[in-house]
Amino acid sequence: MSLLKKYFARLAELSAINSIDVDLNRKQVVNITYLLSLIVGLLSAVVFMVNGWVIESTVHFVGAAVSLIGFALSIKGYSRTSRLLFPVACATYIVFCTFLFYGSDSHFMWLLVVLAAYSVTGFRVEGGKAQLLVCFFALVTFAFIKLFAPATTQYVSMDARLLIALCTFTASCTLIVLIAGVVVTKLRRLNKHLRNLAEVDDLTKLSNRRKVLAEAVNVFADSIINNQRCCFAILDLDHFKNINDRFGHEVGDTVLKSFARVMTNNARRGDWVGRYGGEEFVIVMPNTRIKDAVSVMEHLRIQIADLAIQIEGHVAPIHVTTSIGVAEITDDTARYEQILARADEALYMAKNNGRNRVEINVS
Ligand SMILES: Nc1nc2c(ncn2[C@@H]2O[C@H](COP(=O)(O)OP(=O)(O)OP(=O)(O)O)[C@@H](O)[C@H]2O)c(=O)[nH]1
Repeated sequence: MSLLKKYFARLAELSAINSIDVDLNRKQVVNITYLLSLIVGLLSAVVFMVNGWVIESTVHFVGAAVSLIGFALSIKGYSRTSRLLFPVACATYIVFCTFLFYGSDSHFMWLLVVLAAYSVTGFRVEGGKAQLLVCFFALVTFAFIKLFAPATTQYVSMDARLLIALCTFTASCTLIVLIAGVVVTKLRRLNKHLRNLAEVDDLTKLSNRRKVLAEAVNVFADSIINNQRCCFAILDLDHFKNINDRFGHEVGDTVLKSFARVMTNNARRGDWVGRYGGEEFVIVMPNTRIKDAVSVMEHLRIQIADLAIQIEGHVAPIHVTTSIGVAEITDDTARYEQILARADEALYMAKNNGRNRVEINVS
């Protein structure tokens, strides 16, 4: 079952993969609509065929073929044609079946409500006018059937009409729920993507400056409320400009990524690691005393000094060191920026005292 779901999802995402914009919903909804119509069309055709109802079976085979054409058009990129084809094909099919086989008492024409759900997502980009047009088209078709279709036909009994009404209701609900599900899932994914863009540093995949500072504010506020300690550390790669100058910017980027990886791997649970800018990084350590913060940073400094960064095309690995400044919240700290400023002063001391070291600011 899960394998089937996986393949269905893959098919639905055909030609929509890797596009995170609003288009994604639209393409997926169109693909799903055609796939479902194809499955329902084929199943119905087989059922009718088995029961010896040749005309009905043929109509459903034609419906399945049209669904397949719509799906093919959609994945080939004929987006507009494929989207327009569905309402027309769907309305024609409903009119045809109601007039010829089921009669309006079967309520089969209520299947037209799926066109409303379809129009909202399928014609989202075109906007209100196109959506209204599709809904209006569904309404006119509905009225046409109600006015002119025979109430009953010789083909279906009372029981069959009830069954058709139930199936129509179930199919409409399923399609609407499916479409809403796709939209919500995609919006959630889009939301996550946008949050990533706003909070994650593209190169190192660490939190960016905005995010890590936001966390610094939270940690600072929690520390005040809970009367706890917290420490901030600022890390700066030593002589990083030399690496760029000697090996090029790309190698510099690789070094930054390796450096970020070591920081992430060595961060304790609950610590926030982020890129402050350039080759400077911040670590926010909640509920931590300066003694423990220094020992964590000392361990990290050694890990970085021991790091051998292999670069393609270079025989010898690159080694880097880092200077680290650490500061702790004090009783008279009123704003989180004060801790950061003191950590920055400590970093300055670390640079002046020979680099590759951890310094603290206890003032
Ligand atoms: N490759 C790469 N380089 C960057 C990036 N961001 C900043 N840099 C470089 O980092 C270097 C920082 O140089 P400096 O501020 O002089 O510091 P430094 O050479 O590390 O020297 P000290 O900090 O004094 O040890 C500059 O050459 C910037 O161009 C980046 O994203 N990628």
